[in-house]
Amino acid sequence: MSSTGAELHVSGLQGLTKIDTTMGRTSDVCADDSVPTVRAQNLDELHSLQVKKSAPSTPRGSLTPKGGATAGTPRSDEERQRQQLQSISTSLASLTRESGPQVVRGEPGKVPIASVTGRAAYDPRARFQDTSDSALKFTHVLYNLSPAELYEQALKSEKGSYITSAGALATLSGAKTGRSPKDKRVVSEESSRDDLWWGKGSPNIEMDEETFLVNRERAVDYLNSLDKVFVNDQFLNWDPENRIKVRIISARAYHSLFMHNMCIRPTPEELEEFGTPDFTIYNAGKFPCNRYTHYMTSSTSVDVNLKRKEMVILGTQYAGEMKKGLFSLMHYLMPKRGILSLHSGCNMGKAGDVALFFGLSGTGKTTLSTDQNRLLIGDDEHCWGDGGVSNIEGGCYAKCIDLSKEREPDIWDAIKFGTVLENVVFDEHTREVDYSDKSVTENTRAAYPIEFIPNAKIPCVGPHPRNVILLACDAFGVLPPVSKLTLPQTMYHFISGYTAIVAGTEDGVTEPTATFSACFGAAFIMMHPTKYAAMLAEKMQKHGATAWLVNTGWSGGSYGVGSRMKLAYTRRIIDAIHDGSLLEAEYTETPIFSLHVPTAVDGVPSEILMPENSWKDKQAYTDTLKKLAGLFQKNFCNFADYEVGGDSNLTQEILQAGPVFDQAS
Ligand SMILES: Nc1ncnc2c1ncn2[C@@H]1O[C@H](COP(=O)(O)OP(=O)(O)OP(=O)(O)O)[C@@H](O)[C@H]1O
Ligand SMILES: O=C([O-])CC(=O)C(=O)O
Ligand SMILES: [Ca+2]
Ligand SMILES: [Mn+2]
Repeated sequence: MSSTGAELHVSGLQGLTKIDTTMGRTSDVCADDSVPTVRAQNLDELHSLQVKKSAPSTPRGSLTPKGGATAGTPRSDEERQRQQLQSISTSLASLTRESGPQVVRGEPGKVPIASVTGRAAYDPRARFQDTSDSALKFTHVLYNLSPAELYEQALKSEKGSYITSAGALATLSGAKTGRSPKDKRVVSEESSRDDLWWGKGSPNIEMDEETFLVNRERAVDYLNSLDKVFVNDQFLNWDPENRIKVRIISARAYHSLFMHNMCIRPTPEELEEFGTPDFTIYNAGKFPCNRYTHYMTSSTSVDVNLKRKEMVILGTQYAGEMKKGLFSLMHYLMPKRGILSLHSGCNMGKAGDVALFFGLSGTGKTTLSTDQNRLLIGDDEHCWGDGGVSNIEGGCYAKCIDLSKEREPDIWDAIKFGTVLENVVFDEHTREVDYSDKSVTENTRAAYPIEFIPNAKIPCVGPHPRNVILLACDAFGVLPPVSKLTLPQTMYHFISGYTAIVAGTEDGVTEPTATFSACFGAAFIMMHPTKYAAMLAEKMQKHGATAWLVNTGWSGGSYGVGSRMKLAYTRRIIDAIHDGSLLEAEYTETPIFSLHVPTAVDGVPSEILMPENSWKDKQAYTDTLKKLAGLFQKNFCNFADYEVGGDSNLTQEILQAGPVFDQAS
């Protein structure tokens, strides 16, 4: 270095006396510990040095696409990019104008990665020629960004975005902190109408095709008006034969990262060959629906159109709408292929024994399927087909309220860089989360990729289930902590889908409220519950699975008197189901519900196994038990007229498997 400097000196300023910079040191003693200077002339150049281009995922020409229009014709990089953007422009097209928007990949103000004009007429039915300003505007697309990029986007432009001390991205979902089932609409159209469950008890509230288009147009215009939109192209279902391609178009980095975590992430090669999605979500949740629009009963509307293969979200930013909207889609598509879709968690023992965990929200699917001794296949949505089970999702969505490292170590450790933490409260300085704080909502959640659980089973598939565990959080405290079910009882409880929650405690209400939700997830099913129940019975019988009813709720009395079942006890019960020991136990039968209760479970105090032994007030126990039985009967009336799978004997058997008691006594 110093000798070069000296030479420069000499050649630059001839005639002057050479200055001795060695200060008498000999050149073999190097005292210069400085590093070479930066290779940039200005800050812009310096910044451009910092970031380098991603390596192409596939060496060009080595691709051998299977099937599809492009088979055999290797495409250039530019051609691939152009087709991808054209596809996004088509997705974002207004149906009343001639063309999709001019799509630019990359942020506004930055050198675009690629762009395409939406001039190609894609829809011959377009009704109006467009000469509006919106047709002149570019739509900037941030396509399948990485978690780090999405963090930066969120921190830059979304209020309420913070990095917690564990590295998770804390976000706010806005005014809605849970789903809005009353605002869900399903388009009644000829391709699916006759397959769907409509009317009393059904989650499918009808909407006509024209109104759907009005909301779709509202969402598309809103999204195209933004500075930038996020687009995720991902998959559903780990069963490669039944994989569904989904595209999610959203306005927030929060939504893009949430879906990045919750859906299956394509490899770069798979993304290049993605092509046209099978289903598209338009999440314009920051923008309300127009209440003058037919069928709108609030500012929120979540609309599914099976014919168009689209979903539109207006007026709610709660990300769970997207997750569960796609689940509804699977509840339609999969049964049509003879595959049962399930609102269940799923894990597998080292010996390959698979267990399913059914249950309504908050009953323990995520908590109990995440088990350090077993492989996690998935925590919430699965398919059961001829080859076994497969997870629909690529991530988990865990409740965080009162989360502790001791009780739920794997979930605790999964909350790190990349995880979306919704609506949690944290210290303003240390950014440490207080999981007990319900200031924003009680429904605080963490969404993380499934590989954040160390013993995840990837790919998330497994053999046919050996155990089917129905979870109920019985706040009445009358159901036993565990009982073994007959097949008709399994169907009865599956169709009932019982849990009990405790309504808002702040106004002094301490009465539990029973909730019945068919198939342990009525909000998501598309067809009649008996359709799913018949498929479950058939599969359980064929593969010899045993069903169990596990009460993760109250013991020793109802809410207010008794207490919630210790998670440690529930875990012991679940262990005994998995290891087969409970199958060998001795059983006694309960009154009214006729449930078969083991007399002993390793690690669980025997007094709590029969609920009436744990209640001090025996009369109160009997009264409460009858009250709950009455609620079950009242609810089941809705299904009594249906024949399960066309087999009326099964229906009779199922009816008889419910609680039996004399109201008067
Ligand atoms: N005995 C118990 N068994 C299971 N969970 C318990 C028990 N006692 C307390 N809990 C708590 O109940 C909650 C169960 O929630 P979990 O996230 O597992 O629900 P989920 O069934 O997955 O619901 P969702 O479908 O909404 O995700 C957790 O917060 C867990 O810590
Ligand atoms: O959908 C949600 O918001 C949470 C969930 O898993 C459920 O309710 O079953
Ligand atoms: Ca869950
Ligand atoms: Mn769920």
